[in-house]
Amino acid sequence: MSLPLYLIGARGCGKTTVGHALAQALGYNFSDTDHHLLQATGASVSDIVAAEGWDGFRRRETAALKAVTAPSTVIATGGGMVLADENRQFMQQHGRVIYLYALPEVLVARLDASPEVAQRPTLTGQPVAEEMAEVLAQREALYQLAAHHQVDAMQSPDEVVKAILTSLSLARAS
Ligand SMILES: Nc1ncnc2c1ncn2[C@@H]1O[C@H](COP(=O)(O)OP(=O)(O)OP(=O)(O)O)[C@@H](O)[C@H]1O
Ligand SMILES: O=C(O)C1=C[C@@H](O)[C@@H](O)[C@H](O)C1
Ligand SMILES: [Mg+2]
Repeated sequence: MSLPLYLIGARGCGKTTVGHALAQALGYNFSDTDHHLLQATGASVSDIVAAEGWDGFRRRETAALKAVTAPSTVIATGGGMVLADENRQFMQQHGRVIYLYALPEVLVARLDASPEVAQRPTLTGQPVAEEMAEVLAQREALYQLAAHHQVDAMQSPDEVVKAILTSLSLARAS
């Protein structure tokens, strides 16, 4: 059986979109921690945050990460999964971690086109562009710290999948 593949990165980098396509390309299962929480609780991210605050959401997110971890599975994580040391260590120890990197202006354009506010409630109360700058300043180093591989996510989803497969096979060959 093959190790799980964890996709990490900021809101809008394509973890869910690319994760589906990567799982298809590999014949793996696909899981998404945000979707898992929605299915398990019947509540959106907004609902959970309104009821339990971001601390409550983050606790549930850690449990979701463990629940969906399985062999031969591509796992799209939430954008804030790397905030907890526990989550970073868990992903590093249980599988391969792939950071989908994109410039803030690309991320903001994607989020403006598809805001999905129930699943992406504001983190800071600021407009999306300001929020993205602040969040990336806080998280960029954590994404890099957690990742075994970093891939340019500003290409088409199919090209991102190819880049991930190349990076994984290069790592296997070395
Ligand atoms: N490589 C890409 N090229 C163009 N558009 C993309 C690409 N990847 C994702 N998108 C678009 O960007 C939006 C956000 O993508 P997606 O939901 O996959 O991001 P995410 O990383 O899972 O975000 P979140 O952290 O909020 O779950 C979607 O509308 C999707 O169609
Ligand atoms: O970047 C974040 O902190 C988040 C990203 C989304 O995937 C969701 O997990 C939630 O909206 C929080
Ligand atoms: Mg997603």
